Amino acid sequence: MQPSGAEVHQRIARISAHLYPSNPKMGDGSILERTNCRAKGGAPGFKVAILGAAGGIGQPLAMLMKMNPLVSVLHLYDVVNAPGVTADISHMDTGAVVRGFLGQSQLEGALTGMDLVIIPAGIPRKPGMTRDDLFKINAGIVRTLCEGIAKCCPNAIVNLISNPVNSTVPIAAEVFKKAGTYDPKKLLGVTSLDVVRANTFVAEVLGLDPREVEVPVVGGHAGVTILPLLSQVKPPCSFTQEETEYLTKRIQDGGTEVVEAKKGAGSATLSMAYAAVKFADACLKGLRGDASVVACAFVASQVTELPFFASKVRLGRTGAEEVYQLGPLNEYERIGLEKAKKELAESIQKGISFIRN
Ligand SMILES: NC(=O)c1ccc[n+]([C@@H]2O[C@H](COP(=O)([O-])OP(=O)(O)OC[C@H]3O[C@@H](n4cnc5c(N)ncnc54)[C@H](O)[C@@H]3O)[C@@H](O)[C@H]2O)c1
Ligand SMILES: O=C(O)C[C@H](O)C(=O)O
Repeated sequence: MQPSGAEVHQRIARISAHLYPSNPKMGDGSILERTNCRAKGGAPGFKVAILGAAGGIGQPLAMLMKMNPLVSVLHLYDVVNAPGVTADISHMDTGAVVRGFLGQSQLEGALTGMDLVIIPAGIPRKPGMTRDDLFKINAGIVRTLCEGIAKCCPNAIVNLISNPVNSTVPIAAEVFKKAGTYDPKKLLGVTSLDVVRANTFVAEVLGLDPREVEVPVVGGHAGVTILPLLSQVKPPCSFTQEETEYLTKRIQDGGTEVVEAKKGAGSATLSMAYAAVKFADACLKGLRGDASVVACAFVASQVTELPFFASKVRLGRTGAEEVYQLGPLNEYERIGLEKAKKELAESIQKGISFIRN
């Protein structure tokens, strides 16, 4: 039997109220809403939330995720300007339905039902600062957001971008442990910008197209903890000592290069959004069940004696299903690894202590 006009109207109002939970004007079944509902109806795909979506990374990240055909629903959460960014992005004629969420009271709505949560919330560096200088403010932000994840979408994959990643990932792990929801395979610190930079800078030296180059970058995401394995570059190649030193330093200082060029206006945002989308797309392909999806990430690890370490991981239906060993390192890389581990150990402990003490 065909539904009556009144039933159809009620149904539309119900769906609209769900699509626009933060907009009290929506949900009345108006013509505008009916058009929106029809145009945006139910593409298959994953539900993704971006926390910090109105920021320098968040906005281009939201735009690129709205273009990703694997995404059916995109939730944009921030403590400022989320409705504006949502309205803007929602006009893009791609499949994902976009919903905006503003402020702590709407965090639950933003997170409920999500498959993947990407977190670029927090303050960025200014010239002269280290990533660790961001700890004081960003540690608390990450704690609050992860408490929300533990409560509302404990099975979601989490891509953590907020710095200092070497400490914020251990913070997130401790929050999830406390809540009894910790699954180490699902918590991934995003280090893909280091790989993107390494591919670009190595390609420049080799005179190749960066799309043909693959550089594993391991360790962590700050200064000497960023360890490019130039002996394992694909396609196979060799570097002089001078090239090795130049490339290692440029990759380790890539973030600082952007911070200084921006002269106080923040850190990498556009290249980060690109790198975050590359990584999120790999996570979604893993969730979909694609075979052999491999990327570098900062994860719970037994590759070294440290509890967290960045290396290549295989992404599958349950997250980082396999964490790969580092493979053979040359003497230069072995020395770099020792330096990286020393700094990493302190940053990891600082994150753990923030929650435990
Ligand atoms: N992992 C990496 O490779 C990498 C690369 C670049 C930047 N970062 C880090 O990403 C973070 C964001 O950088 P950005 O340039 O986008 O900064 P930004 O200041 O432009 O944006 C941050 C956004 O987070 C929001 N925010 C603050 N507190 C929040 C909260 N409690 N809940 C939700 N949102 C909140 C702000 O309102 C803002 O919109 C920084 O910590 C930066 O260091 C990491
Ligand atoms: O350098 C920063 O502070 C931001 C980010 O970690 C980067 O590597 O660009």
